[in-house]
Amino acid sequence: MKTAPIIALDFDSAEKTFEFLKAFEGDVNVKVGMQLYYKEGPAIVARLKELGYDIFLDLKLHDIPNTVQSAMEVLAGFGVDLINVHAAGGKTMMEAALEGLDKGTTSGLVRPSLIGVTQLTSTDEQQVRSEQLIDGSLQDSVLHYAKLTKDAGLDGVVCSVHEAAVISHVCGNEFFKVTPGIRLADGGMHDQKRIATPEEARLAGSTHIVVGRAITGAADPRAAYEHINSRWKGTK
Ligand SMILES: O=C(O)c1cc(=O)[nH]c(=O)n1[C@@H]1O[C@H](COP(=O)(O)O)[C@@H](O)[C@H]1O
Repeated sequence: MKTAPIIALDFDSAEKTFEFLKAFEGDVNVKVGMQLYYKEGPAIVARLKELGYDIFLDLKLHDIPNTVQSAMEVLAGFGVDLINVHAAGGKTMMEAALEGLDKGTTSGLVRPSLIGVTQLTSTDEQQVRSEQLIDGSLQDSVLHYAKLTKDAGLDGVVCSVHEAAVISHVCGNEFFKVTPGIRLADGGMHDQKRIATPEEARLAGSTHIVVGRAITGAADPRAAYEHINSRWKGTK
């Protein structure tokens, strides 16, 4: 997947998605999440692929190993670039996911990179303790999931910018640190808890940033994208 910002296409229809994408050539990365996928199905992925976008299929699989493996075998046939599971599903589930992807990557296809979601960026320290009953810190939990994900053979994790540096230190610079929760200094947090700016993401060693509402909700989405991209790349 290119290192350009990944735009979260959190729209409720293909029509709105392609209206939005009129301002963007195939040189941007896009993310298809649950809302758009559940509405439009595999056809939306096929259309985006035809238009040349690099695609992150964000379905966050989390089920018993056999179910995840079978699902991944199907999803591998879509030809996307990046796909994810919840690391909380466990090492065996993540290994099964990888096996499914390998099996489904038939000739002519490239296996998508597979990443594990550690702790959602909408989760904070207090929730980790009171709802998940984890004794350690949120950062310890994220790092634990990152190590488990690496041990399972995956290509990286989804984490917040705040954990990117320590994950690089332990799991290596090449290990993907895909970081959502990106906001401009004057942007609203919405439902996110662990947010950071594109500059902070670059300095912390994120390998990719995922940006939704800061672009899709802007009056001029193309201008917002360029602004975020220049800060992410450090050219401005
Ligand atoms: O896996 C993800 O993409 C993801 C993981 C996570 O921990 N936090 C998170 O926000 N996301 C996704 O990243 C996007 C962030 O959207 P915005 O908050 O609008 O920028 C959404 O589509 C989320 O589903």
